[in-house]
Amino acid sequence: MTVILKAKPVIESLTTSLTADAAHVTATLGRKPHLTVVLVGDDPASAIYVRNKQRRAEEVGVQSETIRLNADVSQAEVVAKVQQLNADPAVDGIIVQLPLPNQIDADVIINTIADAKDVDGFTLAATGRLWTLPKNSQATVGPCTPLGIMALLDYYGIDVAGKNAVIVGRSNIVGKPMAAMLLNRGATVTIAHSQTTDLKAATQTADIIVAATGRRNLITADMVKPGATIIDVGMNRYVDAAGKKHLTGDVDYANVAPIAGAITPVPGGVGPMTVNMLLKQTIAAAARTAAE
Ligand SMILES: Nc1nc(=O)c2c([nH]1)NC[C@@H]1CN(c3ccc(C(=O)N[C@@H](CCC(=O)O)C(=O)O)cc3)C=[N+]21
Repeated sequence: MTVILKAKPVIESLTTSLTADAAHVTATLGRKPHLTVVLVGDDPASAIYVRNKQRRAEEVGVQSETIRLNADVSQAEVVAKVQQLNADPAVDGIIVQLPLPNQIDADVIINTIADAKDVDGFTLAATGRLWTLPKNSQATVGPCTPLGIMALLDYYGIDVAGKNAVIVGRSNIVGKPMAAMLLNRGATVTIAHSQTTDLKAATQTADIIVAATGRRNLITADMVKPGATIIDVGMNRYVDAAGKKHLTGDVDYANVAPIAGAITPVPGGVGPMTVNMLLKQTIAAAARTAAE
């Protein structure tokens, strides 16, 4: 029987600790942990993320605020906004939603975020810290999506040590940090991408596939070794022939699920885990301020 790696029970088990940690910080600081999200223009995946963050933040006792900027805002204006948030003692965590419009250099914006407030784990400092963790470290630092995937694997008792992990996608948000985390925990890691000449040959050897490309149905049943663990990070929206809207991942779920050992659903798999890791890191940032 295929194990469906649903986020729901993991999140339920996290609620107690997130709520208690947030309450503890609130008592010490005299205010709730505070997350500020900067959203420039309108990207559909970002809109889903913003909505779900807001809802979950309220549930666990985090104050979440979204600053919306026009799609034609200048880079200097976004830098100035981030600097203002860096200097604001009432803000514990800052995230600038990606992607950003073309006139803005995302690297410049991300690296303007103060290290202590970088709850996305995207800055150069956070990246260096992730890639230099001691071998087999259980430390949880880094970007929220791969952190959430590790938490999901741990909850369902899927050990990665010695496994062949094939990640499809080489983004700074998912593919690359996912490789660092799996490698750190003892997996043998391959990062495949759009220029990989034989993707199927790579995925067929995988005990664990992490698909993070944004291409619907990229991973088909013939690419999957029976019993493999399938992690679907895709967040693709499409409208079917009958005009019905769907949210779907990068995996041909209907045909892959029957042969997989375990598989994440979309929605209800990786996405909600990302949201919870973001709140966890926000509470941790506030707790560091409280301890000062
Ligand atoms: N700086 C930055 N950091 C990010 O981590 C980041 C970003 N920018 N930009 C956008 C992408 C996308 N992303 C999502 C996270 C969770 C869901 C999520 O909660 N998904 C639900 C959707 C359910 C629904 O509401 O339909 C699920 O999969 O079940 C979606 C999308 C984070 N991203």
